[in-house]
Amino acid sequence: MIRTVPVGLGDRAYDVVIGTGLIDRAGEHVLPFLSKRKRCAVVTDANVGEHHVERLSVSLEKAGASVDVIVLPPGEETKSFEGLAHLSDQLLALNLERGDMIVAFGGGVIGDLAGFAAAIYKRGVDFIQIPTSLLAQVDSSVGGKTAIDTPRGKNLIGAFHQPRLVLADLDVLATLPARELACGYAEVIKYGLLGDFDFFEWLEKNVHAVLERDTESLVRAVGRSVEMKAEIVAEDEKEAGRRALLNLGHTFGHAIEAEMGFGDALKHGEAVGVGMAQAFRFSAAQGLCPAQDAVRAVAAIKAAGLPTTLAEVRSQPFGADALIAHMGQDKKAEGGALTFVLVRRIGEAFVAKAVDPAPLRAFLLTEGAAG
Ligand SMILES: NC(=O)c1ccc[n+]([C@@H]2O[C@H](COP(=O)([O-])OP(=O)(O)OC[C@H]3O[C@@H](n4cnc5c(N)ncnc54)[C@H](O)[C@@H]3O)[C@@H](O)[C@H]2O)c1
Ligand SMILES: O=C(O)C(=O)C[C@@H](O)[C@H](O)[C@H](O)COP(=O)(O)O
Ligand SMILES: [Zn+2]
Repeated sequence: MIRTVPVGLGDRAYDVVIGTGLIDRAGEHVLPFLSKRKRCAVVTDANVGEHHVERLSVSLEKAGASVDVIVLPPGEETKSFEGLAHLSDQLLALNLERGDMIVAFGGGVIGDLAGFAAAIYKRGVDFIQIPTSLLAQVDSSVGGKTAIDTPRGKNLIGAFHQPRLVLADLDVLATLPARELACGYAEVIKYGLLGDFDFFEWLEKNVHAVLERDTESLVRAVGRSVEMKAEIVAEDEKEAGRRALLNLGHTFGHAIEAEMGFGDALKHGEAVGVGMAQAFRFSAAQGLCPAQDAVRAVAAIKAAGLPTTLAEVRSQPFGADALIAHMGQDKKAEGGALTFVLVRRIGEAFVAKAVDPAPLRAFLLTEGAAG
């Protein structure tokens, strides 16, 4: 089974190929994008490397490519200035040239970091995304946002750099830990919550099938997510308007991640779970969305085992002002004012500019944050 979703970006257009058995046939798919000397550097992490990199290398080599593998430590800490310096040095040590290819083979951390390295290495080389986590298959491998974190916030240093191709092999999800699968589900349900009520209702009924990795359910969940992202990115590549909808739950979520210090205690998908629940509750508290929609949305996020409250993330309360200070670093902020993605109902998100910090602070106190 193979499904191809095109990302219509003119001279930077590319395909997202979704299916099974793709790693073993990666060589065929990647070959047309390699230059004459067919050289690629595969960037992965130790977990993905252990399970899958051998098969990928064999497939690329069978197609005539010469392959070097760079294995990085797993975890969000790798998506940092230190991680970027280390990866850049490894690429230089390989003498990778401008015409060579970087292959990002891993979850969102590897995709964001290797993609950013590709954007700046020798002023820019091509890269291909082979996402191996559910989160990376439905979200981070598509759309060209690449970045690293800094202690001051999430994804604050980065670039838009589109991949030449995305290959999402559903088979590799077999080795993904259950916690990581739930993190990916947070970004899947995000698409239903922000713009497709029917998809949301299907997810409500099929959450367990997706989390049990039923192939047909994964095909639908990944396919619809990628289709929605591709359509939005093609219309608004650099987030001048509608693309901000993909940030539902992220202004809240990124602030929590920054307060937690980007470790293993709270994963991005979990932060997005809490953030989307807060976006719904805040919208309801402001009279923008029916209260029963907020209850239903939160229940659907919880059904995947994701956290939906600050108290589930940390027993010591977060400071309301500290969270709001992090929100000030959000890339959607304009003229010093906060921008949020809020909701009118399930399936209809909108961009709210110049959000007043006073009701936001009051809301965070009702959420258990400290004053
Ligand atoms: N660029 C974007 O548009 C975008 C979108 C969403 C998220 N992100 C970023 O993505 C990151 C989160 O991505 P993630 O959730 O994939 O995290 P991750 O890359 O840390 O992967 C999660 C964990 O699963 C392991 N793993 C991945 N695939 C595996 C497999 N097939 N088998 C076994 N283990 C596997 C990894 O080693 C890691 O330990 C965050 O930094 C987030 O900011 C970016
Ligand atoms: O692709 C987008 O646009 C998104 O916002 C997708 C998000 O899920 C993702 O976490 C993204 O990295 C957040 O971007 P940022 O601009 O808020 O850092
Ligand atoms: Zn995200």
